[in-house]
Amino acid sequence: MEVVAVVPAAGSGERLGAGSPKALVEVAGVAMVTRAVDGLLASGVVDEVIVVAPPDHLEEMAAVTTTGRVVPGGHDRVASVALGLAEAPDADVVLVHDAARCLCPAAVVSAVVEAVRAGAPAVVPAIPVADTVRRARPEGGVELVDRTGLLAVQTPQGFDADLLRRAHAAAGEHRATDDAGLVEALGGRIVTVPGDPRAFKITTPLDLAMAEALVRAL
Ligand SMILES: Nc1ccn([C@@H]2O[C@H](COP(=O)(O)OP(=O)(O)OP(=O)(O)O)[C@@H](O)[C@H]2O)c(=O)n1
Ligand SMILES: C[C@](O)(CO)[C@H](O)COP(=O)(O)O
Repeated sequence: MEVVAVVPAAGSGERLGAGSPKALVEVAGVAMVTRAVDGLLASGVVDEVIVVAPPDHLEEMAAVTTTGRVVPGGHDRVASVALGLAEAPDADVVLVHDAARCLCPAAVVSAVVEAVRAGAPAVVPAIPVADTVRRARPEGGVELVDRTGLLAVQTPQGFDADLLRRAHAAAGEHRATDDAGLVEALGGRIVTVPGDPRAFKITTPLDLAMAEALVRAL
């Protein structure tokens, strides 16, 4: 079974505001994309990594991605994943892993692949929501949401490759925030495995500071 990881890394990182593509921003001296690729390969269950990069930063991305193949990305995450997926026609299992979740422990990667190998066609790591949750009402005010069973979904997400190809082919203009959402739109069932707080997505400058502190503390 060939396991290929697609790493969407083509975002600009507007909310981080670093002035360069987020995946190239360093966490304690190492680019996020390098950390993400190394983490995937450290699991020992990934055969190849395809990094989807901003089209105007391919060379810089290749310079810090020596163990993965770099291909140009698209205008949003769904488009970027689809372009990476097209580069893996022989894959049996595909992982999709945000470059921005670059501190994800290898054990989470292995758990996702193990669940797909065991027969689950779509697997996401997830952690229980720790905050009290309220929804803003369109008419104003907020209402309490029962958080029982609510999970925050992370990456890598793992898929039977043919199912993921069908989900992307059927997506059209539908924009799910993750790949499991596209599979679900086809009627597919999503299985969860335990995620890890260290797999948090670096989105804002505070997240970056927390990632730096985490690397230094480990
Ligand atoms: N056109 C895009 C947009 C996003 N991504 C990737 O999708 C992942 C999750 O997106 P997010 O963390 O929201 O990154 P950005 O879109 O770069 O962030 P922002 O919305 O702040 O610009 C990131 O690894 C990002 O590089 C991508 O490959 N192609
Ligand atoms: C894929 C993802 O990381 C799962 O939590 C998330 O949905 C990405 O969201 P964003 O809209 O790209 O920030």
